[in-house]
Amino acid sequence: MFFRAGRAAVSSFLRSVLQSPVATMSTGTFVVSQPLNYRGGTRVEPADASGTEKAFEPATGRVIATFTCSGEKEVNLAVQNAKAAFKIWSQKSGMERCRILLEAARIIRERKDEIATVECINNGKSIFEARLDIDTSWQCLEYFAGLAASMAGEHIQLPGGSFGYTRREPLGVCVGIGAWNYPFQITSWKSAPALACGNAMVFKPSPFTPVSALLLAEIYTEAGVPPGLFNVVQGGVATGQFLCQHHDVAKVSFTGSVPTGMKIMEMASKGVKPVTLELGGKSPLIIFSDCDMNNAVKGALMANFLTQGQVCCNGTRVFVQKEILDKFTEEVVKQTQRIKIGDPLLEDTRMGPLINRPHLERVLGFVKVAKEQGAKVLCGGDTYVPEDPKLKDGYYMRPCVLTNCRDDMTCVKEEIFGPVMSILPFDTEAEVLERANDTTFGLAAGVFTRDIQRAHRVVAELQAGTCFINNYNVSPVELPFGGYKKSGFGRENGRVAIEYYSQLKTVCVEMGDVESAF
Ligand SMILES: NC(=O)c1ccc[n+]([C@@H]2O[C@H](COP(=O)([O-])OP(=O)(O)OC[C@H]3O[C@@H](n4cnc5c(N)ncnc54)[C@H](O)[C@@H]3O)[C@@H](O)[C@H]2O)c1
Ligand SMILES: CCCCC=O
Repeated sequence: MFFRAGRAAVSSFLRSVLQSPVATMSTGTFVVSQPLNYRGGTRVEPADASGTEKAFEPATGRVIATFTCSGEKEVNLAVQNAKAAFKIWSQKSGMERCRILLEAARIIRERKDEIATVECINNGKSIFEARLDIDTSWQCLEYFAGLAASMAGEHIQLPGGSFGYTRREPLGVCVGIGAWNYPFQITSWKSAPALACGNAMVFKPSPFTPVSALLLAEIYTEAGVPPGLFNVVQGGVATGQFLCQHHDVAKVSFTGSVPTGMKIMEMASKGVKPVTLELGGKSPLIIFSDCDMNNAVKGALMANFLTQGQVCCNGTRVFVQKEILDKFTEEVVKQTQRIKIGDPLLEDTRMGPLINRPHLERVLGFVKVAKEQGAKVLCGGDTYVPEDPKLKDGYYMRPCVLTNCRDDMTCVKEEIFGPVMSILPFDTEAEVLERANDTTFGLAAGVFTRDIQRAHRVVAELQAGTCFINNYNVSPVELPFGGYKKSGFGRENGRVAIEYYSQLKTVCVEMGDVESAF
């Protein structure tokens, strides 16, 4: 397999999801004709419908797939398939599950370029970034494969020779509902711990990015999971509701916006189902004057412009200590203007198109309101039309840096989910901490300083589930990821994720006679 500027070799594996067996893939050519639901270990057309959707290639504005959204009957079939597979999978030892997950991780690694190419075409993120997403995906499978093998309960000695023990047991059929910004990664981050713990899963991707979850489903089957263990249903709100309300579903793991997360929790509460909510954010990044300036500038770009700024944990409120405000701002603007925008499949592109036209308009609308409220646009914030004619209908904008910002402005308070950085000056540590925490979100936060005591003191005070010191938006799978406050609860990745996909059974064993109170 090879990968060169804008073209990827296509294996027989990937040909199966393409309309015709083409030799190479490039922007403007990809079309999916195969069914996008996956049930019982194979791709299927849904048994019933709750409407149809179109998926686009953001780089060109072309339709790449038209698909049927699953109705109640199809959702039920997927859950029943998962239930049947659960019976087999949950009886396997941790080592047996480990081996299969490791094999799936190996296949992802082997097919990294193909999967990254599909992700890049359907989502619009640069191929450079898409490959990193695929790396974190197979790493996640490897990590949880290891934990599957070592999962165990406890033995507790009790008086008189009696004892107790705990068993860590799976929950049953788990539902995963994903957002569109990290389609393959989100599918992996949810399914890997779920399967490692012995659960089955029905996954619903965002209707904007339906394609890559299918690739993971096929990989799991190839690696040897029982048919029906991992299923994909496509659709939007209605399909998601059927899943959350299904009485045979034991848990819902959701990634998406705060308003949808609230609805998911409400639906799950009716069945007293546990939920993991990975929601939005408006995270602070605090740059102290004693920082390493080069790293702080790089960190601010990492915190704002990955995946066209469509990242939940982005540090979009960039607080800069006044002494270095001018120098920092000048350098950030210079480097932002250098970001190469264009065809996401080209090797040197670092910013592709936004996910779709309405979202692009929404992000541009935030910039307009920011200007009306007194912010100054130092660069970008407008649409961008690449020279290549095939990209003229894509959803591109230039990354934007705003200054003259105040904490009460819309651009500083609301999640924009686009490439828009707001710079906010500050004087003291106490002041910046109060301002940084003055938000209903609590997903992430970052601090740049050379003073290590201050760094730890500041992160201890920050009301955020994931904090970065002297870096931003790195997410090793060994570390738990998740939010405080309205950014959600539960954690993905890290050992702790096991607790969100399993339940603890206590067994109390009497070795003597029953001492009855009656
Ligand atoms: N914390 C995280 O890990 C994380 C990661 C990625 C994205 N996000 C957040 O996701 C948001 C962007 O993603 P989005 O626009 O896809 O979010 P969204 O809330 O609109 O949709 C997310 C998913 O929920 C489904 N859905 C929508 N309404 C539903 C309902 N009533 N019942 C069941 N399912 C429903 C959608 O079809 C989609 O699959 C941003 O707020 C971003 O911060 C969070
Ligand atoms: C660090 C990746 C989490 C994805 C959020 O949008």
